[in-house]
Amino acid sequence: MDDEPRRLRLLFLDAYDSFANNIIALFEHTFATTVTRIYIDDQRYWDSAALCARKDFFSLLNSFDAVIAGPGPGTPLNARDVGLIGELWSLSPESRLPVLGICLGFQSLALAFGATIERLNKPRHGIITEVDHRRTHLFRDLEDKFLATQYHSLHVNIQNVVQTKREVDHVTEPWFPSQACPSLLPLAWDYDLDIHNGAVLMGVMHTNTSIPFCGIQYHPESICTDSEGAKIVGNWLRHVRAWNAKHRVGETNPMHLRETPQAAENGAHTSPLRQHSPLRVKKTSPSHRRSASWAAVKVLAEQLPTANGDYIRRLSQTLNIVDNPTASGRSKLLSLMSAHLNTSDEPNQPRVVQWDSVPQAWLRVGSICELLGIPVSEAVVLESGNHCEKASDDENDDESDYDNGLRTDRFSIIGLFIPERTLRIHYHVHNQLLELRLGNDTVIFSMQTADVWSDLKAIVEHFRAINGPTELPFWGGLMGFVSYEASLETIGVVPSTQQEASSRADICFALIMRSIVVDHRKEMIYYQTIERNDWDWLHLARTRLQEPYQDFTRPNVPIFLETSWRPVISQTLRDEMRVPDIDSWIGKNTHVARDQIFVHVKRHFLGQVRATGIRNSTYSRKVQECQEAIRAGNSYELCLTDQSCMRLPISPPEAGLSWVLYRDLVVKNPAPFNAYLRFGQDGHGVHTISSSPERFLSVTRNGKCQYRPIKGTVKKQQGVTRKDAEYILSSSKERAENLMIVDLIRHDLHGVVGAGNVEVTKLMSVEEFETVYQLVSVIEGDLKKAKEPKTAIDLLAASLPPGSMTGAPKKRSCQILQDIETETGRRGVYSGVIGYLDVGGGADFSVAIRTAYKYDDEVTTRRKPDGSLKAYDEWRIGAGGAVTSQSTAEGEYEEMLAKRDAVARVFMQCII
Ligand SMILES: C=C(O[C@@H]1C=C(C(=O)O)C=C[C@H]1O)C(=O)O
Ligand SMILES: NC(=O)CC[C@H](N)C(=O)O
Repeated sequence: MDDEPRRLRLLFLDAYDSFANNIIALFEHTFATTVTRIYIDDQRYWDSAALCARKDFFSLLNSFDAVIAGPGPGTPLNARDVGLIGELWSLSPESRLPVLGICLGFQSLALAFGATIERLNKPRHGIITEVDHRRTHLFRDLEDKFLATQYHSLHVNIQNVVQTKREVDHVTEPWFPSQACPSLLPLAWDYDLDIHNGAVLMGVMHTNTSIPFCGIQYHPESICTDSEGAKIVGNWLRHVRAWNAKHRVGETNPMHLRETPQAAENGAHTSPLRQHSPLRVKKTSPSHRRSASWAAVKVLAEQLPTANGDYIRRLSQTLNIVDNPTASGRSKLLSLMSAHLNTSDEPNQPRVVQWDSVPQAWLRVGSICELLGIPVSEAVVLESGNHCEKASDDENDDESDYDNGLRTDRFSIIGLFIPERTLRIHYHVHNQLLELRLGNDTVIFSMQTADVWSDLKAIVEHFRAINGPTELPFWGGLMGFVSYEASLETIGVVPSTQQEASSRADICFALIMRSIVVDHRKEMIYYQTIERNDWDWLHLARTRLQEPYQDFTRPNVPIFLETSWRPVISQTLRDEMRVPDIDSWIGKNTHVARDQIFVHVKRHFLGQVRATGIRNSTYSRKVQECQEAIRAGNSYELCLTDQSCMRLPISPPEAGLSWVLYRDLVVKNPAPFNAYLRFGQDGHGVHTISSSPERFLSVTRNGKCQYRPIKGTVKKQQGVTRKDAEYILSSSKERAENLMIVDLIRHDLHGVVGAGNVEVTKLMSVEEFETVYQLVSVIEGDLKKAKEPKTAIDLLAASLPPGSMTGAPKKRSCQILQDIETETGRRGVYSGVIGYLDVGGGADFSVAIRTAYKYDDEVTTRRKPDGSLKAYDEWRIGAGGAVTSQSTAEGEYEEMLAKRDAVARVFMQCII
C-alpha cells in the first residue's frame, strides 16, 4: 500500500471500453487513490465545436492530481473515438498534469507527438505476450520480463530502429527516441516472437520532464497480466506525487464536477463507478400521464371478462389510487397488483412463506409437472439437468447450503400459475411501455416508464418475503425472461429492428406466488406459497405430490393424461393420427402410455417440419465483416449469431406440443439450465424451450454473486476425445476468447460491487456437454461489500446483455453486430437471459442459448396442393459463436451448426 498521506485524486477518461472498471479497481484497491470517471464524450465538457466546453474541461482537470486516458474501441485517428483524451496533449504549461495513457489512450499520446498509428498484421485481443524493458521510469524495479495481456488491433510506429531495421542490437538500440519522434522515449517493447507483427511498442514517455505524459500499450488490469505488469501503477503514482510537488504549486482545487442537466433534474448523484449513461428517458407530459392512467382504469374496468362483483368492488376502491394525479405510475402499479391479489399490503410488512416438503422418491421434475397439469397451461420450469450426488448427513450445515444457491446442479424450480390470478409484467422497448397482464392476456394496467429496472425492483420489494426454507434459492417472485433487445436498452443501444414486433414483450415476468422446488441433493420436494393464508392449496399440493405413492402399481403416472390431455388425446389422436388403441392406453395410464402418446404427438406434428437453413456463404461473409471490424480496431471480439426457423403445422394448445418438445430436448441435450416457459393465452402466447449450459448470473439471498461465462467451443465428433478437446481448448485462440469475456465480466461486476470485491475462482476449465466441449470460467463477488446498498436487480441491469453474447467492448460490439445481423432481425429471447428474481432477494439467470422459442402470433400461411390455406407456427432457434481475428469462416460456421443442431434435432426427428 502507498504510505503517502493524501489520497490522490485521479480522473479516468472512459473511452467506452469494457475493462474500464477493472482499471479503476486496480488503482483504488491497491493504492490510496480516488478515481472519478467521466466518458470521453461527456456533454458537459465535450463539444467538438464549442471552445467554452473545453475551458470547462480544463478547469475540471485542475481539480485532479492526474489523468488516466483509458482504452477503447476505434482509433486515435478518429477524433470522436478519443473525444476528450485528444484534448490532453495540447494543454498549456500552466494546466498540464500527469497523464497515463492505456492502450487507446497511449496510442493517442503517441500520435500527438509524431508517431503513426498502423494496423497490426495480426490483431492481438486476449493474447498474452512477453514485455521487455530496461527497468527505468514506469518500469523501475520490475522483473526483467513479464507477461501481459494485449487487446489491440492497432499499434504505434515511432520509426525506431527496432521497427525499421531487420537486425538490431537489442541491448542498446531500441531504447532511444527516433528521429521521427524525438520527444517519445521508448520504455518497453514486445518483440513478438511469432514474428507476425515485428516489434510492438509497449511503453513510452515524453522526453521533456516538464511534460508528464506516459503510456502503455498492454492492459495492466487484465486477470492474465502478471503482478509485475501491474506494478507500473505504483511507479506512476509516485511519479505523479513527485511531479505535482515540483510543478503544481499548492493544492489542486477541490473536485467539482458540473452536474448534467439531467442529473440536476433527477437529483441524481454521480457515482464514480457508474457504468453506463442513464437510460434513454422518454418524456411524457403530466397530462399525458394522467390520461394514460385513465386509460388504464378503463381497460381494467371494461375488459375483465371473468370479473365478478367482488372483483369490481375491490378494484373500484383502487381506482381512486390509480387516478390520483400525484401518485407515481409505479405506486399505482403496486396498488393495483395488491388490489388484484386482494391483499392489503402494507409497505414494510414482508410476507411469510408457507411451505412444507415431502421426499422426492421416484418423482422426477417432468413427472411432477405432468402431475400438476403444466404441459397444457401457462408455466415456468427451471430445471437442473445435471443432478448432484445425494448429500451425506454431515453436510447439512445451513450456511454452506445457503451458498449452494450458486451450484448449478442442485435445484429445479416449478412456477405455478393460478388461473385468472397470476399476473405477468410485460415491457416493450420500442415504446417503453410496461403492462400488467392476466393469463388470458387482458391488460389491466399500463404505463410508460423510463426505468423498468426500478419498477421491477419495486415489485420484488413490495412482495418481499421472509421465513422460507433457508437452503432454497427461490421462495416466490418474478420468473421469466429478458430479451436481447431489452438488454441492449440497458447499454444505450437502440434495437434497429424495434418496430418489427411491437406486440411482443421484450421483458416478460410472471409473479409466481406458488411454487415447487426440487432439491436434487437432498432428494426432497418443497411446495411453498407467498399467498396469504394459502393453507388449502398447501394441503392440495401435499395430496397431489403424495398421490402417486398410494398406488405403486402405477409408477410415474402422469395425472394430466387423465385430466387435461384425456379429451384432446382422444380427439386428436383418434381423429387425426388414427391411432387405434388409444383408449386402452388411457385406460392403463402407465408411463408407457405417456411415452407412446409423446411419440405420436411428435410424429404427427413434426412430420411436416420445414427448416430454413443458414447458408455457409452468407455466414462466412458475416464472419469476414466481423473480422474487418476487428482489424480496424473497432472491436476485440464479436459474438456473431444467426437464426434458423422450424415451420410446423399449428397444433391445438391442449396437445402440449411445446412440452413434448421440451421433454425431448432435456433428454437429448441435458444441461444445467433447462427451461420451459409458456406465457399468455394461445394465440398471443410465447413458448420457450431451452437447454442452456451457461449461467449468466446468480445471486444468493446473502449477496454472493456468481457469473459462469462460457467461451471456447469444440464440437464433439467421432475421433475427438476429451484429451483432444482439452488440447484444442488450450490454444491461444480459444483462451483469448474466454479471457476477453472474463475481463469483461470482472468489469461488469466491479461496476456494482466495487474494487477489491471481485474474484476469478475458476479460469478456463474444460466442461463436457452433450454435443460440445467448452471452456468455462467463474467470476464471483459480494453484493454486501458494495459501497452503496445494491440488489440482485441492480447487478442484473448493470451487466446485461451477457458479455458472452456480445463480445468486447460491449457497446460498440453490439452496434457493429446490429449492422451485420440486420437480415436476421431481432435476437428476441435468444441471447437474453432466463431465470428468476426471488422475493427473498436472490436471483439466478441462464444465458438463453441452445434455445428455441415461438410467438403464437407469428403464424405463416401456405397454400396446400388442394388450394386450401394452412397455418404454420414458426419456432426460432438462434446459434452463433465468438468471432476473433484468429477465427476461420469455416470453423465458425461448423461451430454455429453444432450449437444449433443440439436444439434443432428435437424438431427434425419425427420417427423414433
Ligand atoms: C452464441 C452461442 O454461444 C455462446 C458462444 C460461445 C462460444 O463462442 O464459444 C459459447 C457459449 C455461449 O456464450 C450459442 O450457443 O448460440
Ligand atoms: N484496448 C484498446 O484500447 C484498443 C485500442 C484500439 N482500438 C486498438 O485496437 O488498437
